[in-house]
Amino acid sequence: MTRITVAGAAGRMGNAIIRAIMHDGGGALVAGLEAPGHRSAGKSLAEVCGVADAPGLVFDDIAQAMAQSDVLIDFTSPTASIANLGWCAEAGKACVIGTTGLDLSHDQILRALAAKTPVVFAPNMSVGMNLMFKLVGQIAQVLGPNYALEVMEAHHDQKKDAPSGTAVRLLKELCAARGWDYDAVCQHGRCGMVGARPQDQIGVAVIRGGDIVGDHTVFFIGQGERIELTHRAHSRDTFAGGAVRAALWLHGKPAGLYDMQDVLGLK
Ligand SMILES: NC(=O)C1=CN([C@@H]2O[C@H](COP(=O)(O)OP(=O)(O)OC[C@H]3O[C@@H](n4cnc5c(N)ncnc54)[C@H](OP(=O)(O)O)[C@@H]3O)[C@@H](O)[C@H]2O)C=CC1
Ligand SMILES: O=C(O)C1=N[C@H](C(=O)O)C[C@H](O)C1
Repeated sequence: MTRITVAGAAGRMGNAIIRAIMHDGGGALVAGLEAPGHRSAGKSLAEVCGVADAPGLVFDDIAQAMAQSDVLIDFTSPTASIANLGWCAEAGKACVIGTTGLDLSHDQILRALAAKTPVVFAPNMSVGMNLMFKLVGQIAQVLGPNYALEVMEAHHDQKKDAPSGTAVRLLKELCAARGWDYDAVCQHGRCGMVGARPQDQIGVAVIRGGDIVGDHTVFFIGQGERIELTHRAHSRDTFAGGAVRAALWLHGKPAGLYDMQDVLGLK
């Protein structure tokens, strides 16, 4: 049985992942991890997550949190995820990372560390969105260059990064399909006398508010018609189930960087 520690255990995704491990079965919950000195350190996971039957404690030290674990599931912050992965790489422990908002330097470090230990890194762990990652490039190719591409995402008011990691990935899939450079074509918002829309542009709109779990729409806009492909997450349980599935899949795999397309067999 794959033994799992959850980093960011007291957070929104940490809670959902702990519920998924406890109620969906398949893995064994060992411990939670929070930052050094965190208010939850030393408390039971049951208390911190409100899951009555959850075993284990929340630690603020990764060595203690991982002592009995095979895999770390980490939905925290970019700096925390990279630091936690650094520890896992040295200790030879597998790591599933769902954190978004990583910059280029985080990305480079992550790739170097994944050469030492198995890592699943994905901005969205839901089955539906991973299918959408595959479809958007195909649709863009079939429709051709006369269809404008635009991306819109909406999330809750506590989200720190924008655009979402999922939107960034959708944009990269669209750019790959068109042979475009991401930084050159992505237009983040429009304001003022922006002029006519160039053909080689992808507009990106970001909405924040309330308790929206995560909505993403890709628009394919032609003359006389348009396609809007939308994914709406109804609950964080869809991401949490994917993260646990990834942890079970990853345990025992060779060192390397994998994503949910590997886990779901969509490659
Ligand atoms: N890939 C996917 O499918 C999904 C990805 N995400 C991403 O996951 C990340 C977390 O989202 P969410 O759960 O909503 O955020 P939260 O802020 O609710 O949770 C993050 C948790 O990580 C904790 N944390 C911070 N630093 C450390 C550290 N060094 N070690 C351990 N824990 C730490 C935070 O503690 P505190 O706040 O008390 O400092 C908090 O409890 C975001 O990047 C989000 O975009 C979200 C949903 C799905
Ligand atoms: O922060 C969130 O909540 C989410 N983050 C991920 C992202 O940035 O794409 C995935 C999901 O949309 C929820």
